Amino acid sequence: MQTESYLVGQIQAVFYENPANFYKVLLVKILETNTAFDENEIVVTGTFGQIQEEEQYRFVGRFVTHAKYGKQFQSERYQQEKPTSASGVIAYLSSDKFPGIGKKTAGNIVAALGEDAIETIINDPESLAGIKGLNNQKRTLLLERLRENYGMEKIVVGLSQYGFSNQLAFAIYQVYKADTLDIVEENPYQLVEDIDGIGFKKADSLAEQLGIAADSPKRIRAAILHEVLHTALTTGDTYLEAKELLETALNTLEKSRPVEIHPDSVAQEIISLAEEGAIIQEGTRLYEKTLYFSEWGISSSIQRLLARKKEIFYADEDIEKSLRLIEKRFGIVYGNSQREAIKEALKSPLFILTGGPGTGKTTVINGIVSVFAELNGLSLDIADYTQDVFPISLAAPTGRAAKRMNETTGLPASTIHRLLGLTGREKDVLGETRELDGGLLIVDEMSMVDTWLANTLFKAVPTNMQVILVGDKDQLPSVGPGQVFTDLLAVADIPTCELTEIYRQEDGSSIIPLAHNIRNGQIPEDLLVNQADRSFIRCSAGQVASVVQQIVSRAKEKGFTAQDMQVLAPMYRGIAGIDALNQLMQEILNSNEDGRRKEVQWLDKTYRIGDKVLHLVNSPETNVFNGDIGEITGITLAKDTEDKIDELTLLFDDTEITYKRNEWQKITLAYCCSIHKAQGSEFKMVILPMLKQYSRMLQRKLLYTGVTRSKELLILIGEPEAFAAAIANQSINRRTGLVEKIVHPDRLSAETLEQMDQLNRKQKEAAVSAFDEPPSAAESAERPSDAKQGSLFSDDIPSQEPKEYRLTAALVHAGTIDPLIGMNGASPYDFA
Ligand SMILES: Nc1ncnc2c1ncn2[C@@H]1O[C@H](COP(=O)(O)OP(=O)(O)OP(=O)(O)O)[C@@H](O)[C@H]1O
Repeated sequence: MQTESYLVGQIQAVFYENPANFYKVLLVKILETNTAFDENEIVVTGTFGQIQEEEQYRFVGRFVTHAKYGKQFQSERYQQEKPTSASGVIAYLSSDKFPGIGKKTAGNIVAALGEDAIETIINDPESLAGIKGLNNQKRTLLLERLRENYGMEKIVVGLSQYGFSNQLAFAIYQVYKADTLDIVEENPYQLVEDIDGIGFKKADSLAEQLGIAADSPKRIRAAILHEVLHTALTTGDTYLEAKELLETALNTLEKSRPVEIHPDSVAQEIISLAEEGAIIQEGTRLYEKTLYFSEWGISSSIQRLLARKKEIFYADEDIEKSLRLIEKRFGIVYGNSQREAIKEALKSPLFILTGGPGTGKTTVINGIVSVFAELNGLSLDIADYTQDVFPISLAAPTGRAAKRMNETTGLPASTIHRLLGLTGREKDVLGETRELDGGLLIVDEMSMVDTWLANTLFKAVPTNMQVILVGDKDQLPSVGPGQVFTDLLAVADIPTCELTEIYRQEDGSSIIPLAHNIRNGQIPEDLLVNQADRSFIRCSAGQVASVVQQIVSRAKEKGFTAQDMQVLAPMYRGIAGIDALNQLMQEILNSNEDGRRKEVQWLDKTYRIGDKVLHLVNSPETNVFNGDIGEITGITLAKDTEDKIDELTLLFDDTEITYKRNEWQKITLAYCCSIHKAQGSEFKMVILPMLKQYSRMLQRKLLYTGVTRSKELLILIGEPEAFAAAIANQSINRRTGLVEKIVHPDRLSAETLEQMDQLNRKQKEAAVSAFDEPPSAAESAERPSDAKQGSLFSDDIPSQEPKEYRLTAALVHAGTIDPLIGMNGASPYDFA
């Protein structure tokens, strides 16, 4: 193992400090180092709390050479080397950080309390009593500042002793403030839930240092809670079978520390957590809490909306009349199913429209909007709504999809997050949002909406608003857990219409018929035959890179820009993986041949102005979303920025944002991206490799989604057998409990309702209004409640057996579980 470079030194001066992020530039006199550096002084940079001049610190990090300032030491971690000296404390307390305290009073403090004065004051504020020169006001101020500054430093130093980098330590401090060390030391696993960037493994290694035993219930519970959410996020299922949770938690525990854990202990903690309601049991299924309540929340909202089903919104003849008018105005004749869809949508409180590409979904949306406006005597000119809210809300899950909706309808459209006023950082996914305004809501690309967002969205819909959900049921499900669109389509009570007739075929497109073949599971005879807008280049895995290189170079010569063409690959690694293809395409489309262009390194990537980049997370506050594609428009090197951190300026559609180096994990190169990430986006030209080695990813929905991203040109490359395998492999649906909850709203127990109530009063009102009256406690006592229904491991054992026996039986079975169980369907994340 490489030894870490360190240096111990005395602070000569603080050259620069940025109070916003604790970045500092220090001049340090070197007293000791394990490096070959032989000068007396060095500039040390990094993220530090309160640094006292004259004091000694130990810095761990590495030497770097700055273009302008030469050799510097970049500190990863630091700690105060020596106990504070009397003169150091006096200098510190009399500094301008403590207004009103001069050298004399500071001297009095040290005289009374000694060199450990700071520690003593923080631990026992009463120790300041009677010290000359300190009135009450000064005492309070001194204490406050010390807690703020010295307290933070102590905490950050404390955390760095556990191996946290300063940056992470500050992130932790920002969340817990003065309670940081107490929380970390009491329950390090809490960090997994509260701090981005800390997973179970990291928290577990900290717990090990703190002496938390491998078989401690605290540790086991943390692993279970982690797995119940983590598995939902990776498989997309909203629940796990109890046996699977046992298996996967056991696996996580034993992978993190090589200590065998008795499955019995895990089973016992699963049962306790379920009894306490920290995870929710439904038969033998176990849910992460917010997913369970979100499913019930959606169910309640749907009941609430459907309660108006018998209401007559508009008379048939009025709709017909308006439809004829609109047909005349637009010079269009709606097909029969399109007509029916428009009529049914306007007559229903909730309606679902689905269909493949080119079947007229947008045409029907426009029809619905126009007839709705006609029937209600509304203007569709946004200029007429300077005072009032526009009465129709159009929304989509991503910025790109919302923009497309705006372009195709000519009406204002926004992301769902914007519509709901969400920042995307909400910790409480069941929390309140504002209620929507207006009479009609149309949501496009609904297949991309996950269980959490669907719950929040439906909850915000007032009962008198008609809702129309539009999507393509054959596309990939949402990135987050659930498959709300597919599930809602399976509920017989919700009026739906599937458009099947292809209207765009007339323009000679062969991509759309191909897409329809794929969704029907048919391998078209002309798959390998080149068409005007589609071609197939047969090649092996080893040839993919060179084929992509040729296609991209040729397309570039023909005037295609980087934004026009998109390579969609299913996997990240390997010679035909996303990372390798990105590098290759960057060299063709945005190279730095003469080495004169400004560029910055980030891990294994290089960024230059003009690079096509992909946004990897949702940032509703800047209206940029996971999957949005933009361009680098500016690079400002550290030496030219105020806080000495490199910056990238990025343009996503009309939004320009600047990210400092510590935020660059939010983006990546986008010349090639995964099909999952391309959901909701369309491109002029799509290059789509498929290889047998992608085996796990060869699925119909994935290929279908990839193919339908292409608007004008589609180039399939790879092995025909891989395409055939993908078409033949009908994707497995995710496991959710949503349909059952919608179909059997009566199963919502008083207990669940009570818990939902605690989480959200408003949600309860919605749930209650769905029924004539809430189930009484007596009723729910008769009915087995969700949390106590059946035995967790009831598959294995007769329920009348004593508990001990049941657990033992569960253990016997646990060892036989296929570890791949639960990994059904495509992973919503791009695991490769
Ligand atoms: N009844 C119709 N008569 C004539 N043309 C139609 C009709 N319906 C749709 N079209 C045309 O067919 C094409 C596809 O329709 P539209 O864009 O509405 O489909 P879509 O399902 O939204 O497609 P995609 O999902 O690919 O965007 C459009 O050019 C549209 O004008």
